[in-house]
Amino acid sequence: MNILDKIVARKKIEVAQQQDYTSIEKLKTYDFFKKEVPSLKSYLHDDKHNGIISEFKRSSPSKGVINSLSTVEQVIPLYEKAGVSGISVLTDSEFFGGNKSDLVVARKVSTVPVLRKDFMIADYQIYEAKAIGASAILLIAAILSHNQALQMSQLAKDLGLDILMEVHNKEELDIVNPMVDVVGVNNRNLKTFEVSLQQSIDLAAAMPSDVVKISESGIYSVEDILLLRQHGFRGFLIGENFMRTKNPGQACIDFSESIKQKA
Ligand SMILES: O=P(O)(O)OC[C@@H](O)[C@@H](O)c1c[nH]c2ccccc12
Repeated sequence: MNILDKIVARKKIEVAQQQDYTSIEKLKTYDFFKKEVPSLKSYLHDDKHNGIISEFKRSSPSKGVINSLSTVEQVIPLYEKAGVSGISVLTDSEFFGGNKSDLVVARKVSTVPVLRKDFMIADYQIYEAKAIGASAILLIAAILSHNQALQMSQLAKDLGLDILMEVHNKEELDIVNPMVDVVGVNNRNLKTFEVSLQQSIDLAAAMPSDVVKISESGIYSVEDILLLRQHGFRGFLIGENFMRTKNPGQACIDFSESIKQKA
């Protein structure tokens, strides 16, 4: 079993337990469920924002602990100050040390769109994303069937959530449907953990022209951003580069400043 299989197996158990605990009907009564949230797609389209989607990530299966000290309250307002187009919050506890309250707090301390970063395998998690204040959900092509992706996309749209679909190779692009707002190439292979920006570059031309293209993972330098921009990428999902530092928010501000200077 590779790590992705392990995560999905665990996720199925978690979702079943959670659903027994809090029903979809109950989620629909949460305040956020009826609230309008800013759109990730619009922020990515608007040049006022710098294209970065900065991530709050404490740990990962490939890197172990990345940052166990920083808090969402400290980091997220500075991510916003940096001018980012979105904030990504890991809500998986078991493998990434995140949780749903991190997302609720992120939503409360900023005005920027928040992406729920998790392994979505069931409709329940989409209702949950809406109920905790997310603007967008991640759908990972590698773990969904064609039909599942279609059905989950429809539900996300019905609830007013934007969809980021993550792919890693050409074949997975077949799962992208017209409801998908943003397509992301993950430069990290979630089965082997190998990381290469070449992955984005190789897929750029094959991606649908009417979606926002973003590149995810392994982005560390302004040169990386400039190279990816040349290949049509408007968004850049960055986690470790910021989270590995003592002050991730400040690291994001400094990085954003140097993009402005070199672009
Ligand atoms: O920390 P990095 O290398 O900058 O990567 C961020 C983000 O792309 C990565 O966390 C990620 C991309 N897709 C995912 C899917 C699930 C969990 C995590 C991820």
